[in-house]
Amino acid sequence: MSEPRVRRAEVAIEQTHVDRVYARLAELRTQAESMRAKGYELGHGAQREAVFEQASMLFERDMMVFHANQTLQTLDAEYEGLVFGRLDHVDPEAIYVGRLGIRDAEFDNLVTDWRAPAAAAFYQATAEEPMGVVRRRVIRCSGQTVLDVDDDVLMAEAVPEDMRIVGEGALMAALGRARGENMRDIVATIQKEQDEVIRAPWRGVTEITGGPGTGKTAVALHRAAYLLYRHRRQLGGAGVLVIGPSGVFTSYISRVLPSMGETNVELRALGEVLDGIEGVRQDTAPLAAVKGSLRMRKLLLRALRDAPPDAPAEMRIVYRGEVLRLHVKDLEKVRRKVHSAGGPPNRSRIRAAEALLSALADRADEHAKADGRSFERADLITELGERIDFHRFLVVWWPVLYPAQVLDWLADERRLARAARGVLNRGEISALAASLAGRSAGWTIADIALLDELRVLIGPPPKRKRRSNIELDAAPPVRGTTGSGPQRPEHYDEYSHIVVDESQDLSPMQWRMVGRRGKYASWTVVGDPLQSSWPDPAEAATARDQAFGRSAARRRYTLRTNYRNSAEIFDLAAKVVSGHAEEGDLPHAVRRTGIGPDVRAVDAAAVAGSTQAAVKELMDAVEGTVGVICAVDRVGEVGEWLEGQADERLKVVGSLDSKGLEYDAVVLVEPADLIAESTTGRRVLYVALTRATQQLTVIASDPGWLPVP
Ligand SMILES: Nc1ncnc2c1ncn2[C@@H]1O[C@H](COP(=O)(O)OP(=O)(O)OP(=O)(O)O)[C@@H](O)[C@H]1O
Repeated sequence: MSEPRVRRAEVAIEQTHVDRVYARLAELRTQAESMRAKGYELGHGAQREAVFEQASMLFERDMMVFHANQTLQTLDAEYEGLVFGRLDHVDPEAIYVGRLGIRDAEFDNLVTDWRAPAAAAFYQATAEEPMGVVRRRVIRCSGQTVLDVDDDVLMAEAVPEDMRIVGEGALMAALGRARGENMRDIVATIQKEQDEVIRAPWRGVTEITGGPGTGKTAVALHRAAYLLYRHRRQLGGAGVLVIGPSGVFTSYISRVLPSMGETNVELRALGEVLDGIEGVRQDTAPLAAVKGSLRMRKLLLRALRDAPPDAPAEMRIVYRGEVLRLHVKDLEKVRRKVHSAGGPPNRSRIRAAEALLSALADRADEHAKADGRSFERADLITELGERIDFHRFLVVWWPVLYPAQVLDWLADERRLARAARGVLNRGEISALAASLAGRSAGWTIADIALLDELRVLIGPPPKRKRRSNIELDAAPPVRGTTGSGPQRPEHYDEYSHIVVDESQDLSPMQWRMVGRRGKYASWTVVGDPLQSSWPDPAEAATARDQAFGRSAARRRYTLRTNYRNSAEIFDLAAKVVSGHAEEGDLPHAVRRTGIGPDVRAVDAAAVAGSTQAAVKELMDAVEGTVGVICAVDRVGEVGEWLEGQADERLKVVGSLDSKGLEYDAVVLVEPADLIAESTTGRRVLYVALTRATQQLTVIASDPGWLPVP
């Protein structure tokens, strides 16, 4: 038979199996629906029974409905290619591998879940170690239709006469395909080095490093799905949290887990980790470096020990006809004394009242001594402690604090300077005060870690006063989860597993915030030091180690193959960081397209026009997405240049927001700007240059970005 006829015949064979799978899926769905209906019936019956029976029947009903709903949720997920692989063994049994395990009515396997031990050989078998696999087949489907198959022969000597082998290169085909708005899962083509990381033990800290495009994010997400499948009892209830650098990023990866049937993982951007508030803006790099540094802890602690801006400067109260006064110095002394006990201010309100009463008693005692009278301290304390005017004073002198309010106070440069003495320099103080004063534009991503630190330093507000724990009158933003996961209490800190992506960029303050969410967690931490935009890696490493806790077992994996960029594009990116990278830091790009990056030197006045022209060319040249990447503070301007070319496939992003994303084609505008805005030199430019899968055009009026060879 000719190659196309063999292929068609093999596709038809697989179609027969895929049809059986979908028929069975429909049966299972009907069964689950009828179980749910029965559960509800049981509930109605229970309402007519005695109370005791009613309770147990209601419980049974809830369990039935819960299980039926869970099953339906799994069965209803929109699986793109439910069945994607087949393994033919020497024995000569064959198994099908898919996103979900499905058995027929006789309980025989129709599809084995990709995470089950029986499916491991699909990813781990090689020609050197075939694990009993003769042929590994990748099956590509669209909906319920088989489009193509692609085989690997692992034991050539064991191929039986009637076994037909088709095509080669499922991985290359997958990599060459156009990208959409969302990241896709890679279950059908996970590579051996990646599979080892996905299936690594769940306890302790698993670090995944590797250059751009090596699949770190993809691997981390597949690992989350794998861990939940294999260890649902230990990990499922307490929950799994995935943290990414930005909302654009979490939205980009949001489809990956549901496409594998995993709907209960919580996704949060760094600006969304704190409940009740959201940071979306980027600070300039120098300001982010200030806000993220551990120096801010000291500053914040001092800030909340300062008197509130509208606290009264003097206390005056009448006791048994005599005026008792506490002057500004006395009040400061009392405040210092209460803070020196070390409790969070919101938990020190009673101590503050006692200290004030004690100072008033001292004053009354002085007066009594001067007049030669006797004086009972206990009487004064009881009497004044119950007086409304005393409490009126207390609530303004020692008010309930909210994190946002304390940070707002620091927009006053003089107050900030008091808190920052010996901690920040004058330039840093002015820049920070100006940034906080401009917060009507919204909180920045770096502010969120400061608010979380303050939340802990201040302590929770008393229950009856609680509206939002963070900011008065703040409406909690809607969070990105991959499904209808359980509702967790505010500031939940007991996740069983936390995945941190782009971890090289977390500031020490952000590590503290993230660490608080995983007091008992195991971790998967993904990063590439060479893509870091954080200026003090040593400080961040210390904070990171504290977040993990000391006893945690560590394992580290390095991925070395770049699956995203064509080799031509990656060569250019590698040149840009050549002076910064160690030999072996740079991954190897596996795909050549024959299309080199297009670097255009233009006059400054021609940058806008050249960008428009490049965008038009690339929109015509590729099927999928086109990203225009520029310096953070030029996003608005570049967006305006492209208003006339608006299209769903076209996105304009700032350099920092491009982290973790990818496009079929990229137009990089003024690379020298990206170096100038960064505190880490060429690293952010390296990130931007490694976002394209197929074509890259660079528009530059300043040639300084390319190192001289
Ligand atoms: N085994 C694979 N099969 C198919 N595609 C893959 C495979 N591994 C990675 N990819 C693809 O390569 C691209 C890069 O993957 P990913 O974004 O996970 O890399 P990364 O290491 O996190 O990159 P960066 O550090 O640059 O953000 C994605 O399109 C991903 O789907």
